[in-house]
Amino acid sequence: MNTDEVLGIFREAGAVLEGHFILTSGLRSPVFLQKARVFMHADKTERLCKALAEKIRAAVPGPIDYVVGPAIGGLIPAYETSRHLGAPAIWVEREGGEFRLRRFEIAKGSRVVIVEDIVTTGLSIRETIDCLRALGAEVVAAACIIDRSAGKTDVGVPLIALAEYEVPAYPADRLPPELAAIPAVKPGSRNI
Ligand SMILES: O=P(O)(O)OC[C@H]1O[C@H](OP(=O)(O)OP(=O)(O)O)[C@H](O)[C@@H]1O
Ligand SMILES: O=C(O)c1cc(=O)[nH]c(=O)[nH]1
Ligand SMILES: [Mg+2]
Repeated sequence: MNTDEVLGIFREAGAVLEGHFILTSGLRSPVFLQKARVFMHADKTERLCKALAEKIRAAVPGPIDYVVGPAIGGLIPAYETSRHLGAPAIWVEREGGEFRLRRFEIAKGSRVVIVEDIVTTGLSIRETIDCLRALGAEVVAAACIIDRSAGKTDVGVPLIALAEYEVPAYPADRLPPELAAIPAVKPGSRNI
């Protein structure tokens, strides 16, 4: 599946929003990919995640013990991708602001692949890697449906993206005037 097909699915679902958005990194952007409007459709989610699972299988030699989704956005794509990889899906969720594996135990040396929805700066994936490595897991790769950095983000492990779609994002004190004129909204779950 190529980037145009992935974006076609997002557009069909009404998931490509325009306005003034505060991203999880604090950056501001005129475009927000509201993945929840895609993941509400099982057929669309299945098509995307089956293709992502095939890309992961081709890139990751050896066994995968767990697929890990960073909540909330990573929950559904990690679960659906895990179904096609034949590995169990678990998740990290925020406790006091930090990602924790609150509901599961994994053996030291477990080989895990992180599956995210969207990557912008890679911050959320790096936080997930820190949490998993502290538990003794081996993070063999990270994957996402759309990489908004278009390959520029370095998360410290191979990043497998189903699509790369570069979208502008600005520090809050360097907004273009047309963006500054629109009231900002923060759709994500960090800090709420
Ligand atoms: O690469 P980054 O700069 O970290 O941005 C991408 C992250 O932002 C979103 O999560 P968010 O914290 O907004 O909450 P959500 O998972 O509930 O949507 C998205 O789900 C990714 O996890
Ligand atoms: O960077 C983010 O926080 C972000 C961007 C985006 O397009 N979609 C999303 O869910 N999060
Ligand atoms: Mg998220």
